[in-house]
Amino acid sequence: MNDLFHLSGLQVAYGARVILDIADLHIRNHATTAIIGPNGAGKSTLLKALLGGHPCRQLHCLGQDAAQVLQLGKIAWVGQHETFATPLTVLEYVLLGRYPHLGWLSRLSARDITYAETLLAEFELAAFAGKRLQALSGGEKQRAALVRALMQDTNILLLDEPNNHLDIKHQHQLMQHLQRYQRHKDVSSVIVLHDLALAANYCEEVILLAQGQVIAQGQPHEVMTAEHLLRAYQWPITPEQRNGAWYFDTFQAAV
Ligand SMILES: Nc1ncnc2c1ncn2[C@@H]1O[C@H](COP(=O)(O)OP(=O)(O)OP(=O)(O)O)[C@@H](O)[C@H]1O
Repeated sequence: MNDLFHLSGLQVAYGARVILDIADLHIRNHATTAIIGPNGAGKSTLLKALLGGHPCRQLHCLGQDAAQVLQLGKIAWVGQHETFATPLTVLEYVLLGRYPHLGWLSRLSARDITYAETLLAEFELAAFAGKRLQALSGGEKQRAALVRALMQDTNILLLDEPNNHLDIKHQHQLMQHLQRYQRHKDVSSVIVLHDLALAANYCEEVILLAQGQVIAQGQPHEVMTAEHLLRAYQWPITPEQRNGAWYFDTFQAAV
């Protein structure tokens, strides 16, 4: 199965303003896909549409009706504006990720708790396990939300700007985790990103959106050209490859 998602006939409008118009979109399975584009391009709206939040003609996930796949708890996601107003401890909060797999009367197992502790350690949150979620910094909360999503133990992750509030080290660590999950556990992710270098260096596939349209889709070198980026961002951006890594020069002398 090559398509993680296949969506067609998506048009989202608020009043007379169409903010997303996509006739047909295939998102690859067994890959990490970045959705990039300027503010207001429709990135979060597209992610929400993949979660069934906007009507479209067809929405399939791994060849099945995506609503059913979502209902079975097989799609984990972290939104751009997660609510952290809960009295739960960090451990209790991340364990919420197990609930889609629990029956009415079943309880969390010792294995669930060990798994939570392992992931908290991986994301450098072990020392916070017993602390109230609200006592965490913005970046720590963001990492806790990611652990909660990973606790769902699915092969499909949708993340809206997961690097919000994360410092440089944690941004790279997160992308490396996702790369490892993809390679070793076959977890496919669709991630809204603003950082072009993270998208180019860690994602196999990129979707570039602007003004509600897909400007380009494919491998980073095919999509993130100076011409496409200028068209989307209305700002000169020069991609460069050095020592096997992508860099994006975005400086422009002030006039
Ligand atoms: N509920 C709403 N009512 C009216 N307009 C909306 C609503 N939700 C989103 N929009 C508009 O739709 C457009 C796309 O929004 P969206 O959040 O998908 O953009 P985005 O690409 O994720 O932007 P950003 O990078 O700023 O997060 C924006 O111009 C936004 O103002």
